[in-house]
Amino acid sequence: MKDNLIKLDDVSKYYLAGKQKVQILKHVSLEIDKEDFAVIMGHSGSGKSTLINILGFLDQKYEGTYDFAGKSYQKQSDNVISELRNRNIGFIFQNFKLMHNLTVKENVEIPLIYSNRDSDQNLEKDLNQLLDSLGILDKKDSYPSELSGGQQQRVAIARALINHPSIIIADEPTGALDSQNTQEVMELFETLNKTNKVTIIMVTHDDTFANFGNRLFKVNDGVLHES
Ligand SMILES: Nc1ncnc2c1ncn2[C@@H]1O[C@H](COP(=O)(O)OP(=O)(O)OP(=O)(O)O)[C@@H](O)[C@H]1O
Repeated sequence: MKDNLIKLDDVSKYYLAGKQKVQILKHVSLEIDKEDFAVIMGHSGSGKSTLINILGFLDQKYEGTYDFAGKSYQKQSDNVISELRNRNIGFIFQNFKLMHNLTVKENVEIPLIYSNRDSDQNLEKDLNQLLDSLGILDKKDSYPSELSGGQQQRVAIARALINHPSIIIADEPTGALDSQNTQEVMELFETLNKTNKVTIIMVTHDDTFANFGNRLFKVNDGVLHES
């Protein structure tokens, strides 16, 4: 039986351009099940980031309903939403979004603020294992500016995985990478999805990955279609 994780029903999103209300997402309905690997494609400005910001609880201002694991969080406080987001969702962005004044280790530890693992004896071991599996253990005390793009993205991936999220939301994760690193990141996503049963939602412009997942969505001028 399919296990539903995400259910958007008739979601619309507006932005104000001056005094004018512009509709960015138009009546989007979408269901994503646990263990799905969903690829979202669409032209620049079509509304992909707007959509994943809603899916990732980064944006709560929309019309329509969003149920996560069978529950609506639309009326919950910011604290509850932050905790839900930090426990369940790992974000990966095209430009990595690392903190440049923090070391690799410190960057990866950022999401732990919400996880009450400060006194966890296994934390250091977990962190080392994660960095080792991503091939960046020797960079633990380096700063992002001392790393290549591929290594920086691996730090961002480690940061996304440290809390063992049920979902990875990745916005153009390979957009700034060369072909070798792109290949490696995609293989890692495949393993996370197939072996670790992590749900993946990935926005990409790269046609090569259109059929990489089991679900393919296209956003066209704010309208979502499944292909
Ligand atoms: N904060 C904002 N205020 C007003 N308009 C916005 C805001 N954020 C996005 N938009 C507009 O919403 C539309 C969709 O933007 P969005 O970033 O979701 O597109 P996208 O499909 O992710 O594009 P890209 O592939 O270039 O990242 C664009 O026309 C954009 O200008």
